[in-house]
Amino acid sequence: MDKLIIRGGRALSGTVRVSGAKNAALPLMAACLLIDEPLRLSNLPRLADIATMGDLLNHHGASITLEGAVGAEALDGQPSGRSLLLTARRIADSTAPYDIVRKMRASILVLGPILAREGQARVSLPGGCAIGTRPIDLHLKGLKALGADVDLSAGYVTARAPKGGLIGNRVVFPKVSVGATENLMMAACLARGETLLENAAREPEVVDLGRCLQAMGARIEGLGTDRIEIAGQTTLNGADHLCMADRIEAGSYAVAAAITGGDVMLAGADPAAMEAVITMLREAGVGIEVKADGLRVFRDGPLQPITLVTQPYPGFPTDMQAQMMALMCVASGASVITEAIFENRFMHVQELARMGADITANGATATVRGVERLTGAPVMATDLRASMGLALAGLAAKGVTEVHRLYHLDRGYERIEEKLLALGADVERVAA
Ligand SMILES: CC(=O)N[C@H]1[C@@H](OP(=O)(O)OP(=O)(O)OC[C@H]2O[C@@H](n3ccc(=O)[nH]c3=O)[C@H](O)[C@@H]2O)O[C@H](CO)[C@@H](O)[C@@H]1O
Ligand SMILES: C=C(OP(=O)(O)O)C(=O)O
Repeated sequence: MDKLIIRGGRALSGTVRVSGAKNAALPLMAACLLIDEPLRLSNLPRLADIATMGDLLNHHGASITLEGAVGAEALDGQPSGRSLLLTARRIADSTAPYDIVRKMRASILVLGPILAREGQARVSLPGGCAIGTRPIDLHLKGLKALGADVDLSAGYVTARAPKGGLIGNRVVFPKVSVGATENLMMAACLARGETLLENAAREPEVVDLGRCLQAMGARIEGLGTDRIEIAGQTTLNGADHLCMADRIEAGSYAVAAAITGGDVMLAGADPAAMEAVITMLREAGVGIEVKADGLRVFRDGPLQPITLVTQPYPGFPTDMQAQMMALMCVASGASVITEAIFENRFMHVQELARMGADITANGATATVRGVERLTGAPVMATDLRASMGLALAGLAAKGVTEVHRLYHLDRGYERIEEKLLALGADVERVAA
């Protein structure tokens, strides 16, 4: 198990290229199961989760060919990610087994496509995880509305479409869910008739998936709104699609610049997808300039405290909450941060406290009183963004911080130590 050793205190500067978005790439990859023709996806990040999704798709019978492996050398305005050709000529096995699903909750995204194409699918229940219980009831209710018969037993969900396939319908989500919207959108593309998704997720990753489905011939309207209409078709075709830039990775490096009092260019960042984060950083006194190829983020004054509540898009993303909390640990005043999406997403609080942060968490709300300086410590977190929050705190802290369980960061941050090193951070990955 690798760990990241950070000697804090260096102001970061230079350019970092933003990778393709993990949370867009995973559903995009699952979409290959809808078609028997090749789907070419470019700008995919090199991450553990992408490999896990690749394993799952292989298991279902898809072949995956690596077409280009452009690495750190391509920091010249071109997408730095990889291009994969995914081809699911047939679904060899319609069961997503526990051994793969337990590694990654996003595995549930194969349910909609396989059910729609094969008429039946069996997926291991993903279970809870560090940040909350994360049920899949909304996915299942939606699929039932399209006529599926759903059975839960022995840790698996088995879904069967009616004879002749899924049937389009109106689905009203009682709560906004990114994954349920994506699963339903994919399933509805191959359903008979029209589907209307109401209170749908508006996240840019949902829009990216929708655009890819459109390139595959799907008829979808209302992307980016909470009302998505899909006219089902019997088949879709192969397509080429460029995965969007990772707004959460970009936001995390923006915090790295801010917390170290640095000046960093986030090449390839999409400001349109990051409005809530940009607004909050500006409120905190961080300088942000929108440039032709991304964002310049810098700080030369004190950090101001903020009041933040996580919300579905276009609100402030829960996936940036831990990083923002790390930043507020060194602001001049008290910030109030409320986590309104996941019930257990404050695991970083205790670890930040070990670095000298002054935080009181009460239910879903944490009060963060800024301190002059954090101090390095060995820390570990139980999820991806909490780990990033600790790494960011370590960049600003006095002394040495060791972030253990680096595999969490490797799920969502491509070549993290290389990128930080290039910005002048003193970081090192060591095998623990
Ligand atoms: C791979 C991926 O894209 N992951 C993102 C996705 O996760 P994911 O798609 O799992 O998150 P959801 O948007 O579904 O979850 C939002 C809320 O709805 C609840 N819920 C969800 C489904 C369901 O069937 N029933 C239910 O109650 C969840 O417990 C949570 O409280 O969106 C989250 C919210 O932006 C992000 O934090 C994750 O990084
Ligand atoms: C929670 C996250 O991912 P996942 O939904 O894959 O667990 C995340 O990206 O922060």
